Amino acid sequence: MVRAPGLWAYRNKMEFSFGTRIWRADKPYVDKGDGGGGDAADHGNGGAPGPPVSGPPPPRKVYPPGGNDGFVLGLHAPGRYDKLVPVDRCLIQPDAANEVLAFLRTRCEELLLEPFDVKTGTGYLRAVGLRTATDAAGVVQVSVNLITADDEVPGRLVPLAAELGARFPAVTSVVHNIQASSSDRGGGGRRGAPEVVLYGRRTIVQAVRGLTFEMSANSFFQTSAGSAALLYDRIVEAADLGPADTVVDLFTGTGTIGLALAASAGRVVGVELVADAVADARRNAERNGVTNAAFYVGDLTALKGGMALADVVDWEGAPPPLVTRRAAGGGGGSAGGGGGGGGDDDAPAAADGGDAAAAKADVQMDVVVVDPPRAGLHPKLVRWLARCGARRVVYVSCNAATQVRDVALLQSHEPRWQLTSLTPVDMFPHTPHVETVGVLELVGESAAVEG
Ligand SMILES: C[S@@+](CC[C@H](N)C(=O)[O-])C[C@H]1O[C@@H](n2cnc3c(N)ncnc32)[C@H](O)[C@@H]1O
Repeated sequence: MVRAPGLWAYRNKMEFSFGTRIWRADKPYVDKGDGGGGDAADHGNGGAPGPPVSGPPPPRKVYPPGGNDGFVLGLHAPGRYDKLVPVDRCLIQPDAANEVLAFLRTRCEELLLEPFDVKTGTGYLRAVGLRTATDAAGVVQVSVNLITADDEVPGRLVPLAAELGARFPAVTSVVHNIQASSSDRGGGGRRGAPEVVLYGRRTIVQAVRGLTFEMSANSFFQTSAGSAALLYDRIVEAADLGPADTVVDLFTGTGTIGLALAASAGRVVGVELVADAVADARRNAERNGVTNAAFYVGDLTALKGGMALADVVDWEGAPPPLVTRRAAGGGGGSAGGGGGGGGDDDAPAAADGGDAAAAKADVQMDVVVVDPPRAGLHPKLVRWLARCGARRVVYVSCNAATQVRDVALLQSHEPRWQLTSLTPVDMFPHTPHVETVGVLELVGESAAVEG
């Protein structure tokens, strides 16, 4: 296990919800006249398991009865969409973000910005995302992402954004997203509306292992920059690249893993579904002077055995050098973008042999890195990986359960693959989660690369 460099204040992104109801561990709840308000039935937690509330909630105004606690800012109690544990200070996020959190708790209420009430569907403020980064000069920056239910009064948040910037020198970015309904969320971004910059810049800059990365409010970045550096060290070691190697970084996000590998590779090709993330990856390559890495948009769920990576990637007219590869499993599809591809993808492993192989132009793949979302890899993608021509696959995962499933499937295929190492990296102290780096080596007959 690679230990986390620090157990506290490590988390660079937290999202706190605004709401109107407090979750309390004590049931039945007794109104002690401190302004908590409400009735026993509404405030009990229904026996649901959850962490104890740390200390009493801060003094509050008196609100009308009926289960409404007024203005609450905090984290959802486990399994509760409607009740929050008030949080004034979160020990796993940096102090710079905590100062902003405490300020917002009182200031938003003073400004009469109503918290969103999930039960009635009324109110304005839904959540605030606080992202913290430290640049190469050691300057701490905080990005504040205010998320509201609507924008009926345009410019309503502009004075608050200006006040945040004036009061907190670390706040260099305040952006606004509208999330009209709970289904507007997803994919690390918010579909309801684009990020609107209310103050400062759209991005903040994080330094990791001598590189710097721009992060916008909703782009993916590893949760802890300190642990990310150790994770990337492990990935570089695991990939074990030579100067003539091409490494393909699948699910590349903003390109951080690919860029960390660029110094030890001949070429890096990154593929990612989200076009904005690909744009960030290209900017990150440019700002770090990395010239041997290219990033492209592609939907990896479309990959099936017998297809070339080139079939699902939009090269935008500038593909990397392609080699002709014998694609096992029935061939079909055209290289160079857009083609359908074929192959009896669901055929059992024994039928995956090369008899029906067709020569296809594809990216040279010496080592492939995959870093999928928690759901892991689609079985078709695992089958494709088994025959992609790489000698090594580095599987980075934030969900060991899906990783185990995918590794077992990969190992059941011809040519034969073997898991040779698995290293947990403590990316999430105080939680049961770990990031893991698995290394799979091709031990069977290698897929033919013809030139
Ligand atoms: C766990 S993140 C990894 C990001 C990146 N490797 C890093 O370390 O910052 C998973 C990434 O997979 C991308 N993704 C999800 N589904 C995808 C798909 N079908 N095709 C390509 N990329 C996908 C997400 O947008 C996200 O950026």
